[in-house]
Amino acid sequence: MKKVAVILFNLGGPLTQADVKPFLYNLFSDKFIIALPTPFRQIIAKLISTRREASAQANYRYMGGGSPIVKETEAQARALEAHLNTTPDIEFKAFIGMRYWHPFINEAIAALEAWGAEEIVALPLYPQYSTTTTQSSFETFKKAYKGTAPVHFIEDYPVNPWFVSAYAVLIRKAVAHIENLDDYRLLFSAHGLPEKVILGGDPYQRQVEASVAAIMATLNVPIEHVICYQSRVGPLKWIGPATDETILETAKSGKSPVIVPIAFVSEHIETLVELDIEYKHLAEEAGTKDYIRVPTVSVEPDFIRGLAEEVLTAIGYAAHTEVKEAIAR
Ligand SMILES: C=CC1=C(C)c2cc3[nH]c(cc4nc(cc5[nH]c(cc1n2)c(C)c5CCC(=O)O)C(CCC(=O)O)=C4C)c(C)c3C=C
Ligand SMILES: [Fe+2]
Ligand SMILES: [Fe+2]
Repeated sequence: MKKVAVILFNLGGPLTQADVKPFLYNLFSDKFIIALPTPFRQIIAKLISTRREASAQANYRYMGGGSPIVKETEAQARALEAHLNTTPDIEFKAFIGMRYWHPFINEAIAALEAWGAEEIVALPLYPQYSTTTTQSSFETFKKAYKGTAPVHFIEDYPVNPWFVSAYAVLIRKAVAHIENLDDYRLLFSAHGLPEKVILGGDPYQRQVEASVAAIMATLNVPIEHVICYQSRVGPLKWIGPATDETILETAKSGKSPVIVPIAFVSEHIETLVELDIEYKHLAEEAGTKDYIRVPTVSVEPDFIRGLAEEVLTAIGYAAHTEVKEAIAR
């Protein structure tokens, strides 16, 4: 049996309160996040991580002190492995390579080498490609991997039909009890980026828009929708509209927001704290009648199947017939 390793790339997060500052330092010293030459970047990273430490620690305390991102990604890894291992003649194993905290990308490489991987699939848990996420992870991997196994890079999958249908399923479930959909608005919220990153050619925003268009086309529910961007950090101008402002505007117009996190595929600080606590509080202050947050696709069977199809396609193994039918439809 051929052994194929799948590395799931994600951002990572602090596991304990003591990890918060070094995690933030790693994030802000990434040249794909802060486009400044060394050593200025390290100086800035030191400053920002020191300044943000206490408030970020307080946010991570809402989730028991650290980020659930590793546990969530672990569940996705096991679900994907189980799905892939129904394929004859190939043994799959999924490894986790985080960009800014443990288990780091080099730890994933050591583990897959110890396992004896003969082929590697690089699978970012970012459906939409960005230089700040996917490219940063891939370059880190390329620098660290010294082995000879062929590597297949999955760049993005913003309109993968199973990813799209996973969201359609979750949205339909979240709005099923609503009597009058005219009183609600879908807010697709993606992590924002500095505008200059997009102007520099980053396809992220375009791909977020493609994901939303595909989900709306599949959803078949008569509800108004808008795209917005959350989690702005720092002094630069970021792409908009901002999620918090869009929530306020929605509440003030007498409608209630149904928030769909569209660029995150698992639960972590940006969904559990920013969306579920901070923005919910804002909406309530603005007098919202209701506030609904659709869960991330996490281990939704359709999503895991979508990831599996991406992996099988990347290694040249014929995709399941179902996916071909879905594409043809
Ligand atoms: C689509 C995914 C993401 C993009 C694009 C992205 C860009 C980006 N992020 C920051 C700054 C921070 N991000 C932080 C946490 C965080 N970011 C993502 C995803 C994307 N980031 C995830 C999944 C997480 C959560 C990790 C967790 O611990 O649960 C943080 C730390 C938390 C906080 O203080 O808000 C920062 C800071 C920038 C500057 C940026 C693009 C330039
Ligand atoms: Fe981020
Ligand atoms: Fe953020």
